[in-house]
Amino acid sequence: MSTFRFARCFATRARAPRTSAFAFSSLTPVSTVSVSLRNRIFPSVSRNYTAQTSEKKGGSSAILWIGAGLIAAGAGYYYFANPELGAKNIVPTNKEPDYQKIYDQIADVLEDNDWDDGSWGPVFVRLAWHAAGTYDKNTKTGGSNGATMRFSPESDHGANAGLKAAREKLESIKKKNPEISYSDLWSLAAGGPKIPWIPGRKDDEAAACTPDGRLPDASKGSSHLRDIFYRMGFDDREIVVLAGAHALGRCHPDRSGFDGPWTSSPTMFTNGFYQELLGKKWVEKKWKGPKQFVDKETGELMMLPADLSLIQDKAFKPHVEKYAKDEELFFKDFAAVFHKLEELGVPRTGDEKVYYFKTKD
Ligand code: HEM
Repeated sequence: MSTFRFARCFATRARAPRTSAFAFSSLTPVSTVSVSLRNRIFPSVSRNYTAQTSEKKGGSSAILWIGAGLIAAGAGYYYFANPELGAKNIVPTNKEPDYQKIYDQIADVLEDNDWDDGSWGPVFVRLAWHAAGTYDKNTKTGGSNGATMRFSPESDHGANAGLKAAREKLESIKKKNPEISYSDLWSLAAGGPKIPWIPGRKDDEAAACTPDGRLPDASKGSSHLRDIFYRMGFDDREIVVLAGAHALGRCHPDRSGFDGPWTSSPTMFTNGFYQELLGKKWVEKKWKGPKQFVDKETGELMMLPADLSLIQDKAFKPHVEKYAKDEELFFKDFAAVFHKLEELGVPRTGDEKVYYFKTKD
């Protein structure tokens, strides 16, 4: 049994050997897998995110990628939803990639004791989002197509700090599957079993790099968020839905300059971001770093100024309240809006095959 480096600010937990190759395979001892996963996954049971008090509860024992929570919200798995349709001639090789196989290979590299809270999942989600979030609906530039973050200057944009490691981590998958484009690979790496996914993104050249400043600035508030996300084609509700991804992962002083996780279970996809936002008292962190907020009680969780603007803004706040109360609704809406994000800038005919992946367990 190895030590689970859970989080800098949370208790160290014992980690059991993997029982499954999929992203959210349990890290708890095998005997407790079914119970803990059920409790964590099914909203109607006791899985829902529990905002932590100073008396810490277990936090996450499951590694996730974004669909892990979503899988729980509904019924069974769907696999190759439209097997009769083919994604024809959209990948520039003769070989049709086996996306389920690639999906499984990504699942196999997610868990890693030497990375953050034990999972590459959150940073893969951030990579896919930063690739897609450059989209400009007016000029139809940027977006999930292209994978231009491989090139300077986009790779050097401040917002993309720290994503080189995620891109490099996915290189081993690309090497094994040269037929998948980088842009499909990055998008697939954020995926989950309940998020519909369509292949066919094509990589572009360095000349297609988007200008700096298209991704949100965390130190700014709601009007900035609207400028950025309206440009991509999202509305207020969708902005709030997408921000719920901050249930996952953490900020790093050597990447964004900010520090800390938003929730006490940063490798699990939950509605915890909204619950923490509403449930805790947030005070400005006293430090030399950029302005951010920490929870008054423990100082261990954080919020960005942009996050807090979601409850300071009258139009955003009702959505935060709605998703804090109803995790199932959040999962359902998130799957749709994240799919929309992943489709930005990708030319489609409308008859592409839609994939829903099955997990290994
Ligand atoms: C609403 C505007 C947003 C702002 C201002 C923002 C800002 C940030 C910042 C500053 C970080 C910390 C990066 C680091 O230091 O490693 C971060 C991390 C993250 N963001 Fe966002 N973000 C936004 C929206 C989103 C969206 C739409 C998604 C996905 C749908 C997302 C997913 C993530 C994830 C998963 C992480 C954690 C990465 C890790 O643990 O390495 N964010 N975000």
